[in-house]
Amino acid sequence: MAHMHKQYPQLLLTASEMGMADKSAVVAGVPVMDLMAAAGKAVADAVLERWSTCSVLVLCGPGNNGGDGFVVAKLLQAAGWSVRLAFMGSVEKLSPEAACFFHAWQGEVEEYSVDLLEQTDLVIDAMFGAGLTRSLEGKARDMVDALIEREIPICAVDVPSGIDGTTGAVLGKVAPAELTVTFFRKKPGHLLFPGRGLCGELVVADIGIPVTVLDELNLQTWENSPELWYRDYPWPRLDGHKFHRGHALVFGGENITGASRLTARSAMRIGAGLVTLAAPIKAWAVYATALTGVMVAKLEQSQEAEDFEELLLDTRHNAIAVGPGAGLAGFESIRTRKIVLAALITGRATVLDADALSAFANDPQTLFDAINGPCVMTPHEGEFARLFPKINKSPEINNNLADDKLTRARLAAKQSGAVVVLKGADTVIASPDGRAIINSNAPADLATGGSGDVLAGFILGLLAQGMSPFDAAAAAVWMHGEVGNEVGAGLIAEDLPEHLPKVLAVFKRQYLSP
Ligand SMILES: NC(=O)C1=CN([C@@H]2O[C@H](COP(=O)(O)OP(=O)(O)OC[C@H]3O[C@@H](n4cnc5c(N)ncnc54)[C@H](OP(=O)(O)O)[C@@H]3O)[C@@H](O)[C@H]2O)[C@H](O)CC1
Ligand SMILES: [K+]
Repeated sequence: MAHMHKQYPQLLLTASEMGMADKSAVVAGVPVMDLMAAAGKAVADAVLERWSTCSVLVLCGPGNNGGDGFVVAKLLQAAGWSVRLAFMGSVEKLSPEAACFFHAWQGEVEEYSVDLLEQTDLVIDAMFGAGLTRSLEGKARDMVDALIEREIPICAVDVPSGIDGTTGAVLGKVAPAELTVTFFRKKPGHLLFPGRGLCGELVVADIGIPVTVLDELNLQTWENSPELWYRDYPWPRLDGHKFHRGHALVFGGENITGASRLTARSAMRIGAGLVTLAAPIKAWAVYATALTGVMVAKLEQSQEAEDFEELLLDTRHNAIAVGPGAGLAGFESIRTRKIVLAALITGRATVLDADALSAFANDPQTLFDAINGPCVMTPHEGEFARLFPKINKSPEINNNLADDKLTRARLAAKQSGAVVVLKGADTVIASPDGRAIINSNAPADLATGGSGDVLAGFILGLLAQGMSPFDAAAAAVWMHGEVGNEVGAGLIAEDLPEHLPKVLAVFKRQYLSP
């Protein structure tokens, strides 16, 4: 993914990075006045495209977000709309640019009052944007509470007021917007919940910031897209054969056999050349009858870990998955730990999910110390909290004391040395080197049993075919979301691998056409 930093469109900027981009734009000769005028115009254009003439109330805050609002008010008025403007702040404290557009507004400037919401059909939320530093209070709080209660349509400038653009956290209740117009690039807060769920339709407007400013910023966060990794996607070669596509090895427990079967099948579906599922002799027949393309190896009773190590002596097993259905009860937990450590000591590509993570809840450092090769961990929030109990108290966590999923995932990747896939509706994929990708295509239908087992299998299959752990995790999470969309409502985990061929066909047409 060396070329990744050139993937401009998918880059995400934090509030401070956005501020640096603004400054670089000014140095590059684009005055803030032009940026603010362009920002306001982008909002007005987006509104004019979506709403017919109506009575609009523009709520302007004390900073440049408010400045954008002054521009919007003047443009909507010029388009023949009945526009009222309320301003909360002092003109003296406005930036020169905002003050200029304040004075350009010829209409009345009113005080914030919820009475203004009577006869209002649409509100432009230009109260707070990138400069939000604390929860809303006073008149802004009252106004937002009234907006929530009356469900008046809102177009938010940059972000709905109350959302931290860098983390997606909400500082107090936020009025959901129908439309949010942001500038230059999306921010993480547009893609991370709860922020993501409050933006409505998101429009990214080009306001004239030269894309070269991105080179000056050491940006490390992207929205997931095949653009980031399709060049390294392991398409089968015409002259190749199944051994070129790796040999994945999955450990299966004796009780919940479905989980590891889903993982194994998913690894097959995404293209692993061979897949072996190693199962305790007691459950061997269950696996053997259920699986056809997947080979099933027997692990002798009470020496499963040793037999698993035997299998690992065959270096053709180049990618290993442990966790789904591995077992945690009594002896199983000790066995699961042994098997995880046996996999890691080989230094080969490993996916650790579910029980493989929880088995180390009491001593995560033992697990982290054993990670010395390509490794992907796929915790959900519960497993994450067990493995990384102290992370939420790290100084790096965003000072809003609200959830900062992006930083948590990054810290966990750095601490463990593994690529961490922190799962959720807004899955974050973080690499130990600091890079992070936020996934944005997953439908709610994916929240179903077995979905994680399938994801582990997709990652495993791509690792078996030689993808790097960060690429494999990003590609697998994206594919997982796409098959979720393909199947839609009524989705069960078994559907996911079976619908992957359709998703791969579309992906291939789009990204592999010569
Ligand atoms: N990025 C771009 O290319 C452009 C962005 N524009 C717009 O500029 C805003 C960011 O403007 P900024 O002035 O930095 O910040 P805000 O307008 O969001 O906030 C204004 C000030 O409000 C104070 N503040 C913060 N939180 C609260 C709160 N909860 N209650 C009351 N007041 C609050 C804070 O000042 P303090 O001194 O009080 O801390 C903020 O400075 C961006 O979002 C875009 O919309 C440019 O216009 C165009 C280019
Ligand atoms: K806003």
